[in-house]
Amino acid sequence: MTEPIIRLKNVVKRYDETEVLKGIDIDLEQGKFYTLLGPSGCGKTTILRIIAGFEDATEGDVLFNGKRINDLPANKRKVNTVFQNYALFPHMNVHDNVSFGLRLQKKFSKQEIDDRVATALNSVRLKGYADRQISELSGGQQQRVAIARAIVMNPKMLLLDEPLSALDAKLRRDMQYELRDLQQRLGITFLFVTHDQEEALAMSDEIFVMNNGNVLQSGTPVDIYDEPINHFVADFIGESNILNGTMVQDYEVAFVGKTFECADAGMRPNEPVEVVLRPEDLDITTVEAGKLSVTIDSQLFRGDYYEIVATDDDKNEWLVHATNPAEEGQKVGLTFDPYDIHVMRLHETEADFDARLEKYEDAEEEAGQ
Ligand SMILES: Nc1ncnc2c1ncn2[C@@H]1O[C@H](COP(=O)(O)OP(=O)(O)OP(=O)(O)O)[C@@H](O)[C@H]1O
Repeated sequence: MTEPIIRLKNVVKRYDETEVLKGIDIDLEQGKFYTLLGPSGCGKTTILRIIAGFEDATEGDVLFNGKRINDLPANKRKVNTVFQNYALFPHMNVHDNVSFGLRLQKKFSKQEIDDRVATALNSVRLKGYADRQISELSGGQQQRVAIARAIVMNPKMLLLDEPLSALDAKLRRDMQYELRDLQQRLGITFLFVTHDQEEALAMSDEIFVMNNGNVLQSGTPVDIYDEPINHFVADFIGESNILNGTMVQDYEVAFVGKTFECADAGMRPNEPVEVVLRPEDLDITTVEAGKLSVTIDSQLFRGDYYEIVATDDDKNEWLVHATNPAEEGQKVGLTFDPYDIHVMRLHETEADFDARLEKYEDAEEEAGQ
């Protein structure tokens, strides 16, 4: 692994008695798109502020290219922030907003400043907008000015605090593409904060899922979606059916009173577990052909699928995404592939989970040889 550009080592943040970050360890590599994802108040913004230098860590180290920067003032750090409310100067035009940081440094000629502003505005598709007043711009355009103002400083890293939250759904989606594209063109590291799980899945190379001052799980969007480490992550990312169960033995899990083949291993025999089945991994069939039977309660047409709510004989509720409509009150069967069952231990740390997964993958490989 290459040396991370930013490393947080056991970072704790306390305000008086309240611990809002409880020992954060994260590594951010050069040129990747990272996202901090979690509910309101979990500590995402505090992490950004500590990296930017607006806030001190109470304990722990902040390293930039291997060097401790805890005591380096914000304006000496090679990171720039794009704030949620953009924080533009309303009385200045676009050029003066974007060039503000450069002018403050007093080391660039007017020509250099103009050239860099032009390049930054080009990057965010605002060529020709330099003389416009901020009040004459749409929300999406103001957002781009805020980004241009950050990238004009040639940062090694851009911190983005919920930058799309003020935009309407369509514009937000467009800006997701644009930001991702911009990150790839510039090749600098982005650390993006959001509480929107769809946004995090769509944009990131790697996601840190946070709750309550802790990072619960980190990984690619696919890893986190397919292999959530615990109930919180499974519930927060995407939609899921989560059931209590028992791991009978390797590759065999019991839930809703039946035993099913699965692809999980490495737990104690008869260990209590939770089982995750995603709504899109369930298929509706006849009662006879189903692995379990349910009664259809309700359904909603969602454009490209039907969202169906059903109840089994034990009164567990099931969410199913189906291509065809069902009939309310009808009894049907549900089927699923053994590989689509995801089993979670009740109190497994991310490190233990990774170790177990590795062992299990090695065993699979050996078995395959
Ligand atoms: N200056 C402060 N003094 C005391 N508590 C603070 C201070 N700043 C933040 N907090 C608390 O720290 C916790 C984490 O806040 P933070 O802003 O990092 O959360 P967040 O995950 O970014 O939330 P949101 O998505 O709502 O912005 C919150 O409970 C907040 O009330």
